[in-house]
Amino acid sequence: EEHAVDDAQDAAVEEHVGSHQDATAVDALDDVDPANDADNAVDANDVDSLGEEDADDNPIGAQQAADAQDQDAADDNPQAAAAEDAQDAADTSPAPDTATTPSPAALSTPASVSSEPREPASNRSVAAWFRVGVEAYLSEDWKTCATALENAILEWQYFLRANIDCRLKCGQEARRQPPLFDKDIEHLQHAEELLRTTLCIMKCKRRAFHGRVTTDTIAASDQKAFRDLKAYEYLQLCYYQSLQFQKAASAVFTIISHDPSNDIMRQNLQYYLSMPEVDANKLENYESEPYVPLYLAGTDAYFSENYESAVSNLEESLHEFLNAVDRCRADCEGPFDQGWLPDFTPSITNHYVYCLKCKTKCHSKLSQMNGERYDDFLPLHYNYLQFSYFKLGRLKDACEAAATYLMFLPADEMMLENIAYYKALPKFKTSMLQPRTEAVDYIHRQTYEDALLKFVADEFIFPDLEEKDIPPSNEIREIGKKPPRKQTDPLHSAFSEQNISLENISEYKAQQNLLQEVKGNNTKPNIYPAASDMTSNLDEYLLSQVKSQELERLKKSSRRPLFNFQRESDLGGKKRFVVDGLANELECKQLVQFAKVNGVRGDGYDGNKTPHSPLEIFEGITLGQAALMVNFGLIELSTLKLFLSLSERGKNSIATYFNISNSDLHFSFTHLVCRSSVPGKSVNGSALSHKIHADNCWFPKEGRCVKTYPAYYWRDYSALLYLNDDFDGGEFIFSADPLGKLIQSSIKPNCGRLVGFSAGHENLHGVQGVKRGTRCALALWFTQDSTRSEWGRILTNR
Ligand SMILES: O=C(O)CCC(=O)C(=O)O
Ligand SMILES: [Fe+3]
Repeated sequence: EEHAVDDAQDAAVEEHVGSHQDATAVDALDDVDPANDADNAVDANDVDSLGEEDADDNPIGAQQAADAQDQDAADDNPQAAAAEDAQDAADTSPAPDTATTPSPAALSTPASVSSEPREPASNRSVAAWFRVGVEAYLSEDWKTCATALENAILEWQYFLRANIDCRLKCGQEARRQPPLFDKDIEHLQHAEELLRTTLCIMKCKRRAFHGRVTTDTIAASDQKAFRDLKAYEYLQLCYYQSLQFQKAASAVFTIISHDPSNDIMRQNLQYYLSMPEVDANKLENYESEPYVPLYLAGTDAYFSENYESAVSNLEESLHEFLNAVDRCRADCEGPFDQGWLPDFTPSITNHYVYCLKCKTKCHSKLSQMNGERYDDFLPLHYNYLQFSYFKLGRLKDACEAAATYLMFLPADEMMLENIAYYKALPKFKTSMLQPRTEAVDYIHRQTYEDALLKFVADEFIFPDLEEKDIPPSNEIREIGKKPPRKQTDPLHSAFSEQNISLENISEYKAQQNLLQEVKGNNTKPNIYPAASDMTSNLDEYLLSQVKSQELERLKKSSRRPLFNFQRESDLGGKKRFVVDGLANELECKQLVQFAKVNGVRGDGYDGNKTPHSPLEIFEGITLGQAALMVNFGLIELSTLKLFLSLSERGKNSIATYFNISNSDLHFSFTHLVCRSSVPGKSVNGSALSHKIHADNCWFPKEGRCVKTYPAYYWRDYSALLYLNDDFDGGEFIFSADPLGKLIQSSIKPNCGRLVGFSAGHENLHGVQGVKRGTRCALALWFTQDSTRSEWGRILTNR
């Protein structure tokens, strides 16, 4: 959420998110003193001052200042009532036994927990409840675990509901308002509708989240954990351990309903069902959609030939299904950090496409009941309805339902026969064969949206530049002569300059198959869990817990680690280390393939194709680009997860070695890079692939390394996670002097080997020329300044 606002372009982007940020500022105040009503004045002041500062830049933010004082406007907001109902519901949730709840200070995530004031037990944010629950789980306090996780889920559901309600209600409300001017010139009426909707959403959310610890923004990674029903996974075990077997079974049933392919949970369910205490008929899906019981009641009635009841239940189920689709779609209208600074129109388009992709998944996501999928769930309603209506003698309704069904499945023989039958009836009129409007609108929207996404997939193709387009090789810049390279984050270039190569995708897919073979003889031990386990903050938190426990065990058992470890004394200098085993062969191969296929020439270096050595080709890909590729369906999500996972392992190593809390260390830039020797160009023995340099300072003509622009002076730590060794040369070297005369140590890259060091002048380093083959590494830079957090990383959260 926090971005560095360090130039005019950034400021322009802030304009788009200004409203969002103001809301956060207000909620942050609520956070501190949620019970105190007098803080309204403070809110207004705070927003005012923001409004003043940014009056020109942030018109929406300034507008909100007025809202803050206009409590009346918020009071007649119907959403508020709903919000308060929900609050009541949350308040009646079982309160944890405060005597057994671990005190916040006991938790090891100081940033998020220890700063929390001591509130009544029920007043915690989603993430705080979750952490209390997980902490209790790890310390085997099962009762606290269960109640804390129940509360986390209730808070989460409130968050979802409030956001969706606000978006839906405000969209409808804005469409009802008469426009300020009655001619629609240059789509200004659309702009007006957006303005009105935004204003309404801001008021609505302010109201809905007033006085709650959970704010209207939850970290995307935490959101993902809840959307993936992580809380139920723990909850299930805590129910089991506290002997609440029926609830444990229901929690597992909830997970399976959401993800029927979860075999572990299936096994668990089987186990629970074998217990005498568990009744299969009382299994509950805690995340069930309202249409499910209606549909079941409707079809039950249908099969027992109770057509009145079938009609009323199925019409209601239909209504609730369409409603659920609308809510699912509204849920897609969340924030999206572009991670780059596109122009106005590409910026809107990018967010729009992101949102649209999410929305189009709603139909099939909801076409299921408790995990049982139906391709034709929505049309099936019309099928049952047409027959029920016919049986009730309502021919017109029967014909409409039949015609509607045919819109979804135009070649369905049985329905065509039915229609022929209806047509032959004396009461039949051709006008009766009118498909129902809700379905017509639904299908038309679906058709248009699918066409748009197909257009995106077909047309947004930016082939790689040809070899001949690579400009003649540059001089190697010498330290001391010129400032170091000017590296702009490539994500700051526009969409169309991304160079995302779709042409390579089929090749990539073929290589993926090849990788399946590698899987078979993957024997190298991996000291970290699999990629998919490490993608969210909550996971990370949990992992750190588990890891520290494992470390304790290791220490006790006095077993020596199997992997290579080199410290300062081995490497001839301060604040540096080398460790092996951070990735296994398969992971390395996968990432190397990905880099080779999708890497962009000279990427990260202003389009300079051979930024370091004229004798080599340099290709790179940033995390943000990888995220965009997933977003546009160009690469598998698993590849991005692997990318993320390896980078997290690098971060954990740096945090552990330098004894920094993981939450105080932030990614600043992540770059997957390969350097290849150019066939035919001979490399003399001493040419460097990357000149000796420090990562956060540069050498002026004479004197010491200075930590200012154009160096990335905010970088505090660096890590390189190597991915292969099938090349010659390419050693990483630490040097005592900027010319590379006094080499202190040399590290040969190898899959899973990480070199970590502080980013300052104490760690001058470089890379020796690559003489044969391609050398790939995941380069990671970290900062302790949270405002310098990596933009692209935020793209990876969905
Ligand atoms: O690839 C390497 O081993 C080092 C690269 C490096 O030092 C850098 O990109 O700053
Ligand atoms: Fe470096």
